[in-house]
Amino acid sequence: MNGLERAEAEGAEPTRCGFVALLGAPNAGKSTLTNQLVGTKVSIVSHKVQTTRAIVRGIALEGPSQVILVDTPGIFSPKRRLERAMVNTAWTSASDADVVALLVDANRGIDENVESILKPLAEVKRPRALILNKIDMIRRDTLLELAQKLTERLSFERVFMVSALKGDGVDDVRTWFAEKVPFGPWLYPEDQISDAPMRMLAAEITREKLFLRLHDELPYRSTVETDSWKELRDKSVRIEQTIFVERESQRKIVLGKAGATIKAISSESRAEISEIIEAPVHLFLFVKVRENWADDPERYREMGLEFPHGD
Ligand SMILES: Nc1nc2c(ncn2[C@@H]2O[C@H](COP(=O)(O)OP(=O)(O)OP(=O)(O)O)[C@@H](O)[C@H]2O)c(=O)[nH]1
Repeated sequence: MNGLERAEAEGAEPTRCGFVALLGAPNAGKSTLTNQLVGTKVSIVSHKVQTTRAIVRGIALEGPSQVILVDTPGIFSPKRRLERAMVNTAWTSASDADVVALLVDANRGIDENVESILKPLAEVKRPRALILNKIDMIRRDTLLELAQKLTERLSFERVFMVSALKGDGVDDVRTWFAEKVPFGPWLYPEDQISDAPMRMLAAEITREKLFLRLHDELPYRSTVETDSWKELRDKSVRIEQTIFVERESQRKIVLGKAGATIKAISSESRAEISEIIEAPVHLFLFVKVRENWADDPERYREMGLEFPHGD
């Protein structure tokens, strides 16, 4: 009996869980909307993280559903290698998500950023919603005109008109997301939800430091996981992370001579995490060999940054 059948047999409502990718130009209101969707239950990634990585921004709960809001980096004309990787990641996370929502600042309308999203978005074969935000700032006829223009360009399963700032229309968006995510167990236990986004972000930061240093020597599929995140009494945070590599030889590379490489990665990562969470951080890094982890699709899906082949 699987989880779904068991829940039905017990008369309980089966749980749902899935990813929603929020796409939108910088300033469209992704943070504001996420905060509203997530409500007071969950603390949210600091807004100081401007170059948002492919990362869980927040987790919204609605009835039996856990809706994991995945952020996408707001970079539209990538120049550097890392930026290209991030844009690539944005579209990969959109294609991996169960639902994709395009958030448009209705007051700005269709600018070049929106233009640059529309075309690749057509290729993402996922249920799509259009969310027109900041409706408190514009006239109704202008809004309807914009909705019509956008839906002529691309079809959407639903069109929402919201004011993320005031919270108007946000409940409908949450309800729709909750209905669209597939049946399945919750990925985050309720007691971990509040720091899940920070755990993921911290893992991404270490992963970035790892790659900046070792991209020539490491397969891009190495992953980092945050094993524990504890706030100590003095307000500092103790974080334990594991770097997973595929082979013993790679483990040695990550460690470096007398541990010099991992020490450098750790201190860079610690400094950045500490800056973001505005608290002292004690970071403990472990390196483990995990064979065939790349065959584990669950893990693969949970992780963020993915560097394109041959880049
Ligand atoms: N009037 C109005 N302002 C809004 C609304 N939603 C967001 N804003 C404002 O728009 C600005 C940008 O909102 P954010 O939520 O930070 O936008 P974002 O898309 O997360 O921005 P980046 O993370 O920098 O890409 C902020 O000043 C918000 O207060 C809305 O519904 N109405």
